[in-house]
Amino acid sequence: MKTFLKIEGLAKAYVPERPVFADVSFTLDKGEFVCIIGHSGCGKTTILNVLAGLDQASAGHVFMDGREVSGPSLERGVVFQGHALMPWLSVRQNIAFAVRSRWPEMKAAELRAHVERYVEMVGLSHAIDRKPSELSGGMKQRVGIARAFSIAPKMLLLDEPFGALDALTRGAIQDELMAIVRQTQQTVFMITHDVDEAILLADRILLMRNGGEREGRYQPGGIAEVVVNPLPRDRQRAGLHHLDGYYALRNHIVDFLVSRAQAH
Ligand SMILES: Nc1ncnc2c1ncn2[C@@H]1O[C@H](COP(=O)(O)OP(=O)(O)OP(=O)(O)O)[C@@H](O)[C@H]1O
Repeated sequence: MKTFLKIEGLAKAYVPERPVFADVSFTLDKGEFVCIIGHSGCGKTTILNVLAGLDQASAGHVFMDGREVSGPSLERGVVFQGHALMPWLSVRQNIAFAVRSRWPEMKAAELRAHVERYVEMVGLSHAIDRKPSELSGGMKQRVGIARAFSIAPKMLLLDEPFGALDALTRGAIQDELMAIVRQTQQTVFMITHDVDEAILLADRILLMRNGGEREGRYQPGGIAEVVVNPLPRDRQRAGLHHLDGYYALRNHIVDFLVSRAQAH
């Protein structure tokens, strides 16, 4: 495995003496799926935005493929909870827009085939000419995922992409995402609040604690622990709870969230 993303000593402070988090360092190997889990406000979205080049850290560095990240780039695909589709464009046009930004020289026939391939990948061929307002929340989220993959990013950054979906839709899209990621060997960094989602998808899970008063003084938030997922990589959602090690892993993460993640 080769280190692909390197985060060194990242900190973010809105108030200088009380940084939201500090000393955040971790790496992602190529093709690895890493989830970050922690309570609201610990700084997960801020970290993701810094990795995306959409926000600046107060200290520290991010290197992707050996180069420092200093701004947004089509080398990183980002999927937010609020899918951010252009409402006046159809599914096809939304994705074509992104593909054209990435490869302005692409010929019309190739562009068409490329877009259709990614729409098919997320099972939306039947809805390709519909506008976002004619799609369900789950379908819109699928378009967001297809769009992110369609530009062949070196890395995918997902900020709770399934947070707003009902359990059934969420499960179906998790399965789809997992299949696509395995097939494309995509490197992924994902924020989730859902312990089972992290256990299903992630190779490693970063447990993040909130900043707060500990032992009489303010301590910034940060990565408290990195948990390696011991379950077999070909795990399926339906059989997850039958696997050896599942409950131990789940209990460990839940215990962290209940008793260690926040200052008391
Ligand atoms: N512009 C800002 N000015 C001041 N504080 C901010 C600003 N943006 C974010 N914060 C604070 O930084 C902290 C981290 O926010 P962030 O959105 O990264 O947390 P999060 O872990 O992603 O939370 P959630 O799970 O609720 O999305 C929060 O306490 C938030 O109030």
